[in-house]
Amino acid sequence: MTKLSVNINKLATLRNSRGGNMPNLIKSAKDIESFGAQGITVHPRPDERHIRYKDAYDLKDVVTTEYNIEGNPIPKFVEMVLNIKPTQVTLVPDAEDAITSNAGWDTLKHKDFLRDVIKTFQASGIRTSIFVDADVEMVKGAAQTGTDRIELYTESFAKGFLEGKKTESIQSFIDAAKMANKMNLGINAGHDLSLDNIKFFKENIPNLLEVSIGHALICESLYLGLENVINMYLHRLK
Ligand SMILES: CC(=O)[C@@H](O)[C@H](O)COP(=O)(O)O
Ligand SMILES: NCC(=O)COP(=O)(O)O
Repeated sequence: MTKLSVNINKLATLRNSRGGNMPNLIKSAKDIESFGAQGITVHPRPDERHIRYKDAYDLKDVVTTEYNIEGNPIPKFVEMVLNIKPTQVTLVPDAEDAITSNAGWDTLKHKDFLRDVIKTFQASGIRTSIFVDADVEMVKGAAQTGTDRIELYTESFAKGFLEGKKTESIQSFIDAAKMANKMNLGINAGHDLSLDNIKFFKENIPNLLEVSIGHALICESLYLGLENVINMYLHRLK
């Protein structure tokens, strides 16, 4: 079974657009879990344009499933994650001004840095995952950092799928996943996954442990409702 972790960044974007507390993130996270999602993901960015650091702290005592915090391990982020002690931290090499995540780690170039930061999180009992492109060499590099898992950056797959090139666009993900399995790395995936492409992705990736989905899931919920959409994902992830 593949777990569904719902990324609630977009709900925070909506809330922040008016400055009040609607939608209420705490209630939303509880509802999302009660609808069957197996995790909550947040990705606080340095400018706090959606999830704020305070949100990440407030959610600590609310999330009863798996709590996944994503971000670039700058000192402020590392300190926050160590204080919160979520189930998992996902390290993403995003620039301060990035609109959204747009690349995986170069795990060879940043091996020593990643190894150190991963050791720090693991020493606090936090599972680690690092965001990587679907590239066998990057997966091999990830294994050398000591991380528990990788998160495959799925934007290129989602784009190919949309353009009708699903077989071509999944191949590098299958190769990367096989290498991860060989190296005993757990496999997560995320970015631009949707109700349309998730079944094909899941069926082709051996031992896919978790997907984190935000943007499409919230957009789909505008038409179909959050509870329905979560259940539609769970059905496709069986
Ligand atoms: C790590 C990743 O893949 C991203 O999709 C991210 O978590 C979403 O971040 P934004 O909501 O800021 O686009
Ligand atoms: N790690 C990916 C994530 O949390 C959600 O990405 P997206 O579905 O908002 O593209």
